[in-house]
Amino acid sequence: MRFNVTATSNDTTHYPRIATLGPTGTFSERAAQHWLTADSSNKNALHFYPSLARTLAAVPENCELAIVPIENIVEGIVSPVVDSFVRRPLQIIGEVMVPIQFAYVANHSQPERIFAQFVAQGQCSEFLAGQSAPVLTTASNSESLQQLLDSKQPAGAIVPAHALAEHHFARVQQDVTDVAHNETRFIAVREPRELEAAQPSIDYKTAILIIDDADHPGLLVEHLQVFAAYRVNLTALVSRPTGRRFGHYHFYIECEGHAHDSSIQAALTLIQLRNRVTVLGSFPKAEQT
Ligand SMILES: O=C(O)C(=O)C[C@]1(C(=O)O)C=C[C@@H](O)C=C1
Repeated sequence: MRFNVTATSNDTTHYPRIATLGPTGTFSERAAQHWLTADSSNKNALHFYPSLARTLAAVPENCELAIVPIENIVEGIVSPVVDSFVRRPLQIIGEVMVPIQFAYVANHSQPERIFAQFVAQGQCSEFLAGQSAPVLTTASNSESLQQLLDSKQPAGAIVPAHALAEHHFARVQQDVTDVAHNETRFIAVREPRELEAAQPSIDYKTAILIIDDADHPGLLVEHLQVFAAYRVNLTALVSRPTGRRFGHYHFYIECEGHAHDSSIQAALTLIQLRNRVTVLGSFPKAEQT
C-alpha cells in the first residue's frame, strides 16, 4: 500500500535497494514507500534491518539509501540517528512526515508484560504509566507486535494503529498516543556525494553538524549570533554530549535554505574558524501535514 506522506524531491537518482527498520509493518516502512519508484522498468526494493544502527550501516555496501526517523513532534530528536552522524556523516537527501498513531493490544486482561519500542514508549507515556505490568523494550513496533503474537503468556503490546486491520486481538484499546496530532519526520540518507545545485522552485533545508573541538564560555551563543547576523533561520537545534567530558556538546542544526546560499556559506565560514563543520545535506523541505 502506498501511503499518503508529504514530501518533495528533485533527486532523480535510482536507488535499487532501500534500507529501513523492520520487519515489515513499521512506520519506517511507510516512510520508505515514498522513495519507491512507481516505474516497473526502474524497480527498487525495501530491505529490512532489525535496528536503526544496522539500517544505517547497510549504506552503501548493501543498500544505496536508508530511511530512518530523525524527529518526533513530541519526543524530539531520535538521538541514535544524530549520534551516528558524528561517527559517520551520511548525506541527507530528503525528508518526509508520517502521521503516527498507536493502539494497545493484548491476549489477556491482566498481562504479565507489555512490549513497546523505545521511541513508542515516550509517545504513549500516559497510557503506559497507568499499567501495572512491566514494559519490555523492543527495537521496532513490528517486533513488539511479533513478540505479542508469539507469546504463550498473558502479554500486551503497543503497536501501530494500522496493525489492527491485519490481525485479530482479544483486547484492543485504540488511540493510546499521548497527543492526537502525533507525527514523525523521517530522512533519507546515502553515501555523501557533491551537493546538487539548488532549484529556484524548491524550498530547501540544510542540516549541519558542528563538532565541539574548542569549548569555551559563550560557544553556542557565538554560533547563534553568526546565524542571526546572516539572517539564517534555524528550524532545529540539538546538543548531543560528546561522551568525553560533562559539559561538552556537539550541535546538530537544521536551517532554512540551501548550503550554496551566500548567507549560509558566510555563516559556516565564520563558524568553521573555530569548530569542525559538516554539511550533512540540503534537501527539499517536507510540507507540514
Ligand atoms: O518501530 C517503528 O515502527 C518505527 O518505524 C520506528 C519509530 C522510531 O523509532 O521513531 C518510528 C516512528 C514512531 O515515532 C515510532 C517508532
